[in-house]
Amino acid sequence: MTCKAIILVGGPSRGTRFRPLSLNVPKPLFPVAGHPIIWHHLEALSKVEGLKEVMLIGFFEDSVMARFLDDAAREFPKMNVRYLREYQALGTAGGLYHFRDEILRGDPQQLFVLNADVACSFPLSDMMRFHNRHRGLCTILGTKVARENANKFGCLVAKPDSHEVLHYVEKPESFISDLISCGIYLFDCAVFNEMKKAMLNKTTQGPYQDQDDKLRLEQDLFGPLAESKKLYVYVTQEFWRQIKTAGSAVPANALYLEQYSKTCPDRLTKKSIDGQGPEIVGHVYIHPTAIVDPHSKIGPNVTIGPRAVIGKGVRIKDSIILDNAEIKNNSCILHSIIGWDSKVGTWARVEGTPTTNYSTTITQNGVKVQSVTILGKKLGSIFTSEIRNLPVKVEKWIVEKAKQSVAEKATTSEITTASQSSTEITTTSQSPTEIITTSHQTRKERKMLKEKLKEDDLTLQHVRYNKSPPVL
Ligand SMILES: Nc1nc2c(ncn2[C@@H]2O[C@H](COP(=O)(O)OP(=O)(O)O[C@H]3O[C@H](CO)[C@@H](O)[C@H](O)[C@@H]3O)[C@@H](O)[C@H]2O)c(=O)[nH]1
Repeated sequence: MTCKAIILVGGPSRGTRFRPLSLNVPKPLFPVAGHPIIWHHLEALSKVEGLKEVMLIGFFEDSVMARFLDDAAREFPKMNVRYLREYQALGTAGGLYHFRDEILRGDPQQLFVLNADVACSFPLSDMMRFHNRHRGLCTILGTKVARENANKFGCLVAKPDSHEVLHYVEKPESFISDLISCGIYLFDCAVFNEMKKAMLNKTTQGPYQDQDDKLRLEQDLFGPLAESKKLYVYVTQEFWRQIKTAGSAVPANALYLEQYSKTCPDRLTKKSIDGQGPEIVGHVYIHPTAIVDPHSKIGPNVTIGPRAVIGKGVRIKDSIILDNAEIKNNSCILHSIIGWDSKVGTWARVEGTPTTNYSTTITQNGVKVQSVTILGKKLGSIFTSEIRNLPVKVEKWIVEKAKQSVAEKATTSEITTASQSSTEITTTSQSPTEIITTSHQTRKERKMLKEKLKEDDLTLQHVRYNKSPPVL
């Protein structure tokens, strides 16, 4: 049975929730567990028997994908991987339909379609066996999520015994089912006839029925397929997670590192037996070109990218350190992403909070529920010092410095400690101009400072100090 695969990579107008990281690299190519997000898709596809061709479909410029394609050709020599560019966003089925001749060349029988923005164990061969047994036109990979998160996904109601999908509703307003679509599908190529029907349906219905001309798998195809009893769901018990926000790269990183520990433990950094290397806790990936001081403690769930430099006494946990970043002595990095070429000074503390569930919601009822700390790509120095009990002129200086820095390079950041003090400044994925702070200040002081910053459209929420203020 011959089979091809498509990865839906989207394009530059998407991925805004992945800022600031997507300002420097397209989201599908952001490195998680030492490799671009869609490299993990390719690795899984390379294990499917009979699969020789993978097409990335999206609306990025061709040049954006060029280097990745060269690397893929070297790393996955048995598969032909290429990029097909949509002239505009055509929707999740629109690109497939547009390139149907290209896809059907060579007469493949089956087609995997994978959303780019997921981390998954990709049980593709199991899906294929299931699909061949049930003989539907499409098998969706499904997983169960917490009831309160279900309506952020495509929801499925299926017969418990046959797994035939009875209803498919994309992001329903009220609860329908906790069984959701993972955005990973296996189609019989006959599905292109159904796409043609859906396309005709759309054009005959005209603009009053549907405001745009995109063709979507979720809204335009799965409903009719379920009605005609041609849609099945293969439910996985293994890991799956969306990668939507920049912060969600951190839990995705942890999942892939855990997978390495089971399937290819050699990729992980080993614990040092002779005490010559850094102290490694749990699953850690350190690129061979990174320099990590033997007196640092790294892990669990940490990836350190090429040419990063990690100083003495540094502690890193649940974080991604990107290429060329430098963490100076005695700093602590928790639940964070440190961007390319960023520099974190000595005794700094860069800290986010753990993300636990499938939700991509950042705030709930006005309270922040996810806050992985993100430093974008280098530049923009932000100096801080003890704010509590500081004279007004020093406070002003801090605010001025922060504003200047943000204005210079809103998307990037560098943390530098001022003389004796230890500081923490974080920018978030939500808004690169946000400086987060709390700490030794009294509530009143913090309120006053925030009010002041609000006037300038800059939010100061969090600064933490471990030592006495610097002499300014
Ligand atoms: N080529 C191309 N790709 C697209 C387009 N629109 C979206 N994509 C890609 O298609 C995938 C789905 O993106 P969204 O349209 O943003 O959907 P979603 O909110 O992620 O929901 C989808 O995935 C969930 C699982 O992660 C599903 O539960 C849900 O049903 C749906 O399929 C992403 O990889 C995105 O880059 C398009 O016009 N063209």
